[in-house]
Amino acid sequence: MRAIVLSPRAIHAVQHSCCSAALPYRGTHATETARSHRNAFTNCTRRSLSHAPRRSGERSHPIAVDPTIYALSTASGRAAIAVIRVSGPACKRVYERLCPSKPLPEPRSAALRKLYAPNAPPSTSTLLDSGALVLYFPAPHTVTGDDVLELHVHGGPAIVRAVLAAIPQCTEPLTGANEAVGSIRYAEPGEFTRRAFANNRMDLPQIESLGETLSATTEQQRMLSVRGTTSTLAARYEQWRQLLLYARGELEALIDFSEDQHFDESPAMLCASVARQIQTLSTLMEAHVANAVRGELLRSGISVALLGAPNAGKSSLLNRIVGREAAIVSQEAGTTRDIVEVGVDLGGWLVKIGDMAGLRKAGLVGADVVGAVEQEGIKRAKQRALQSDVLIVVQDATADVDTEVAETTKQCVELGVNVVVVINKVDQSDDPRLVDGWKTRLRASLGIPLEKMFFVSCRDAEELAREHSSDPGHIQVFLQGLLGTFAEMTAALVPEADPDPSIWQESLGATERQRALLSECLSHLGSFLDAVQDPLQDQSNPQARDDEEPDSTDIVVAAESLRLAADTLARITGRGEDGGVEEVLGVVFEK
Ligand SMILES: Nc1nc2c(ncn2[C@@H]2O[C@H](COP(=O)(O)OP(=O)(O)OP(=O)(O)O)[C@@H](O)[C@H]2O)c(=O)[nH]1
Repeated sequence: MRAIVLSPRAIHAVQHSCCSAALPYRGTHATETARSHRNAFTNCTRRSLSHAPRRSGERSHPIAVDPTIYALSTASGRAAIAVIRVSGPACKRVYERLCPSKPLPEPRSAALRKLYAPNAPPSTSTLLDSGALVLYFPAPHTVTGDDVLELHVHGGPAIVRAVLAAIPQCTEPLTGANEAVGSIRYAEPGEFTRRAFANNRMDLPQIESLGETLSATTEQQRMLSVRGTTSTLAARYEQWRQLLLYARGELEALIDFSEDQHFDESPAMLCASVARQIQTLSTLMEAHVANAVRGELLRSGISVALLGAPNAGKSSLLNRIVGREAAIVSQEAGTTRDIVEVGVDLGGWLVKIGDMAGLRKAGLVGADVVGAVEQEGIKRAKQRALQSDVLIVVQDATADVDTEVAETTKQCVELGVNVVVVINKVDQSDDPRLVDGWKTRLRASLGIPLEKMFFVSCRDAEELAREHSSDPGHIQVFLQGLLGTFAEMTAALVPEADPDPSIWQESLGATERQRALLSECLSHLGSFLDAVQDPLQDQSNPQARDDEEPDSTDIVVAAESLRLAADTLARITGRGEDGGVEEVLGVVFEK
């Protein structure tokens, strides 16, 4: 990652640009024109601020008005233990009312307590739970940033219900304390996390990863989400945003002070140097976006399509891959008509495999007629193949390559689909030249590399043993090859400009929302580069560089593009001055 170098001039300009209305209009007509361009442009594009900026450590609500919230944090239903979490200023009071005879446990130390109904003297008849583990976490270093009380009660539904019903009755103090602790109510979905965000305990990218942690079902999704919750993604976005602010500061300085002060560089040289920084940043951001797309494959699953002629063994291969009879296998050609979709966890990757109709030409095929239903199935099969992430072409080792199959495979290769070829039914041939023959043919006709060709038999080992044949199928070799393809597709790309693989692993965790905003940011950077293109070209021509000044309107447009780009990054973290915080929170928390 390039270090951000901030020139004193840029700091000065950024500071002043934040309160540019207060700047006296000094200087010549040219700079005044540039300033007025900037103000007019900025005013018409800047969105109105409906929310005061939230700064680090600043709370969204004063403590006194925050209600205390509570919720069952473990799943409902019968269990050995249930955890009830309380967060807010009334935590101590809740403890005092439920455990009236014992002191509050030491912060972060578990203590065994009996819990009693709050509005009756402690007795066996008012006992809610005979042995709960109680933990108290004082603010601010807690999961929400507020005081937190955790009650690990016995997990019987009646006990959980009774304790949950008792908590909101704990508002009155047991002793003569008169400090206001506000109301106590059941938490809304995601409210603990919202408070963590409001209290700067979590950033938005971490919250998004938390959502993914809770919904992860495969090993790869788990690794992705865990990386996200501990990652420095938000820090990286903020670093990029600062770089944009400083770059903008350089241009603002040009607008505000160029004719009043002496600069070491000419305006053209300055624009060119800022443009180079932005170009480097764009390259890094593009790699980040590409990795986000790869990460999406881990999250939503890799779409795999099985393509081949009728009877090639597609359904048989699907059943061998998923380890059960997911699709009907029959000697009758054209058994599979519609797409059979099967979701499966393959070696940690979520995979959606589509078994499809065998491709063959419409009309009479030998004794068979390709009817309307089969034709529709073939059409869908082709579409599904073209939309897939991985295409597995299944070819009967004893048959010729079907022209329809070859044609669709070529189209997929052109579209960048990852193609793997499986030569099936190798048990049916004892020709020693079979493998080499197919390798030569496939490389010549479809350009498939050797490592993407596999020779298998879908007949299971038991079946072959009954017929006194050995298992020549190497299904496991094929499966390992398939997993290798998945690994290649989902590995993080590391741009040359920043060859630190550990950082780029994390960019796989960028969510779809972050990816969309980064793409928007990149388009603003593109506008910036367009606007300063002329000064940039002047840089290669020293004569022009010295003589020609960049157009003031272009500089204003360029500076405004940088502002929009920086604001877009702020929307990713939800911490920006004009970040549309509530809008962003709505998108994130609706999940
Ligand atoms: N000997 C042998 N027979 C196989 C092998 N794989 C599949 N078969 C047989 O080939 C026939 C067709 O298999 P399927 O899996 O239904 O083929 P398909 O490509 O799905 O066929 P359609 O649904 O018609 O497109 C069945 O009789 C299978 O038992 C294999 O590796 N060796």
